[in-house]
Order: sequence, then structure tokens, then C-alpha cells
Amino acid sequence: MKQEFVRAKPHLNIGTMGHVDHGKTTLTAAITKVLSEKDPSGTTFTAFDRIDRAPEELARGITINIAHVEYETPTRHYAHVDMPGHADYVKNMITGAAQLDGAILVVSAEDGTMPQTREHVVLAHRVGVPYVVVALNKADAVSDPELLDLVELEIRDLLSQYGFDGDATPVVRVSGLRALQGDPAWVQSVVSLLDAVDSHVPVPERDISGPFLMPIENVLTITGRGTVVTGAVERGVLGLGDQVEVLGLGDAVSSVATGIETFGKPMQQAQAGDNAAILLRGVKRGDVRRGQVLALPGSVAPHNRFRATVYLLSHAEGGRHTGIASNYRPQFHFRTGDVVGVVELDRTLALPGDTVEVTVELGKAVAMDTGLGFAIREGGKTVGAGTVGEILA
Ligand SMILES: Nc1nc2c(ncn2[C@@H]2O[C@H](COP(=O)(O)OP(=O)(O)OP(=O)(O)O)[C@@H](O)[C@H]2O)c(=O)[nH]1
Ligand SMILES: [Mg+2]
Repeated sequence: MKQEFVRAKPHLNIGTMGHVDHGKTTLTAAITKVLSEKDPSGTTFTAFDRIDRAPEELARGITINIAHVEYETPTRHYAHVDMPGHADYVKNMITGAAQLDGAILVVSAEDGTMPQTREHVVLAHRVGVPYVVVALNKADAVSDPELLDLVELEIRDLLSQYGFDGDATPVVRVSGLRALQGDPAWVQSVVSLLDAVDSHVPVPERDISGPFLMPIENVLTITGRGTVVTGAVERGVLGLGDQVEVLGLGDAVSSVATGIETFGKPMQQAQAGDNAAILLRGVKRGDVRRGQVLALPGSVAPHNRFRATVYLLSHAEGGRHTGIASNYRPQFHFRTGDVVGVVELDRTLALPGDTVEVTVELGKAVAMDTGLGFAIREGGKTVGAGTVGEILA
């Protein structure tokens, strides 16, 4: 019998972001190592090569998408996402799939701020990641303190330039690598970083009272038990035995939640903010997929025609070089999935950096309400961010 999840501390969702190779995954592993050594009952060490793995099938237990690791500080329980590639960051951030309550911006002290550092800061602010804490990483590799001061200044400037409070943001000098190797001074640097996260990122308000909704991130088969969907609960509460509907991208499927887990621990209820794995009665693996939502029956409906406000990312933000016109056919990324659609503009041309009102017609209906955010993508690249306005059909 597996131990039940105990909701003893507030739960927050955070993640590492930052330029390629600046040490996000190493730092993630170091955090779990440092915390597991302080309190083995709250945190399990997740080694570098165990992060970012998402298995297709699990032999036993309902396990969460492996891109997440969990850990506990003295005051909080965290789910931490360390996404494998730059494209995934952009996509997950812009759609809110990652639903970060705060982010650890990892900047290599050797390189300073780089293009993806900027892009992630821009996107984090645009999608409403409310707080950032900076890990000035690889501080072990830079012996000149003035150089570290300079990089710190540069980071604060960048944060202020894109809407964060650069002066108030904690910038902590760390070495994920040396902490992982057990060097006491650098272990302490990771403890300081976590203290900064605990104190700078407030516990968010969750929409617990709204109707249950969870975007599906992964679908797994558990031998002998059935089909499990995983994701982060967006709003509401789901209890064991509750009726649910899987919606969007095709026919709706009705089911009942017969198992609920978080990080491999069973629980009676999943609530907004939780990373949950939900076992669905009588559902075949092929009936459900990533990009759909699991929702309280009747609480939300799929739509495919709507008005939207769209911001086209500027070139500096990683957007297009050229403008768009009516009949533009990109991919629309809602929550956890992509669907093709056609854009109609109210004017002849919209340029990168512009905010425009458009009408969108999707190839497949997606569960949506007014206010839902989405990303516009082409060729695997994110070129715009939008918000659903009036729903037309
Ligand atoms: N000297 C030093 N090297 C580090 C540190 N952290 C990471 N590295 C090295 O930097 C390289 C990249 O580290 P990763 O943790 O894979 O970086 P990442 O940001 O996850 O990279 P992507 O996922 O590819 O974007 C590896 O060779 C690490 O060993 C550090 O604190 N100090
Ligand atoms: Mg990595």
C-alpha cells in the first residue's frame, strides 16, 4: 500500500528557465540533492539523467510527467519543471501549460545574459509569470567578483526592461555543479537560492471554487488498471468517483475518476495547482490525447470560431521577420496541444510587434472560454500570443 499524499504545506509550481547550457538541469538535480540531504522524508534526489524523461508506459503506479520533480523546503512543497528544449519552453510558457507561480532564471556567470535569457524573460512577463528569482550559476567558474557584479547588473537591467522589478529581484550566486558534487560552500549557495524562492515568490490564490478543469499533458497505460491522464489542475477540485468529460479535438468521452495520484502518492482529491495523474474508468488509450481537457461535465464546451486579440512577437522576442495578412494559416497552441487554424485580419497587414484584433477559425474545436490564452506557431517556432475574445461558434 502506497503512502497517501499529505497536504501539509502550501504547494507551488515553479521551474527553471534560461539560455541553453546555462545549467538548468544540473541546478534542478542539485536542488533535489541538497534538500534530500537536509530532509529525506520531504525530498528524493533526482539525478541529472533522470530529469526530462517521459515514459510511454509504466509498469506500476501512476507517475507524473517526468519533466516535473518534486521537493520540499521547510515551508513549502514544490513541483518544479525543467523543460528539455528551448521550443518547449516558449510553447509551454506562452500557453500557460506550465502554470508557473514563479520561475528560477538561470544565467551562466561565464556568459551573462544571452538571447534565450531575454526571450524567456519577455515571455515570462507576457504570460504572467508573477515572480522571478535569479540563479547566477557557474559562479565557481568566475573568480573575478567584479565580473559577477557586472553580470548581476546586466540581469537586473534586463528584468526591469521587461516589466519585472529588477532591483527587488533576488540574484543568488550559485554553482549547481559544485553543489551536486557536495562542496559545502556551494551546497549553501543552493540553500540560499531556495530561501530566496520561499521568501520572494508568494503562495498564489487558486481557483478552487470553479468547475474542475485539467489540460491533458500525457496519456499513459497502466498494465492491468487502465488509462491514466496527467496534467496540472487549472481550476476546481476533483474527488474519487467524480464524473468527468474529456473534451476537444474530436468526440467527447465520459468517464469517472477511479484513481488520483500526485507524484506517485494516492490522494482523495486533486485541486487547482496540483500536478495530478487520474485513472479513468472504461477509457481506452486511443480515446484520449494530449491537448484535450478533462472537465466537470457541462462546464465548458469546445468551439472553433472566435475573435481574439493577438500580439505578434517582435523579431527581438523571437518572432517573425515579416508581417502577416488574412488567410494566414499557422498552428494554434492551446494549453497542451496544437491545432491548425486560419486568421482573418481586420486590416491588410500586421507586422511583428503589432497587437491586432482577428477572427480565428480552427480546424478542430478546442474547449475554451473567453480569456483563454494561446500561442501562434509556425515551423515549431512561436510567433505570437493571443487571448480569446468573443466566441462565435
Ligand atoms: N562550472 C560549472 N559548470 C556547470 C554548472 N552547472 C552546469 N554546468 C555545466 O554546464 C553544462 C550544461 O549544463 P546543463 O545543466 O545541461 O544545462 P541546461 O541549461 O539544462 O542545458 P539545456 O537543457 O540543453 O538548455 C554541463 O556541461 C554542466 O556540467 C556550474 O554550476 N558550474
Ligand atoms: Mg537541460
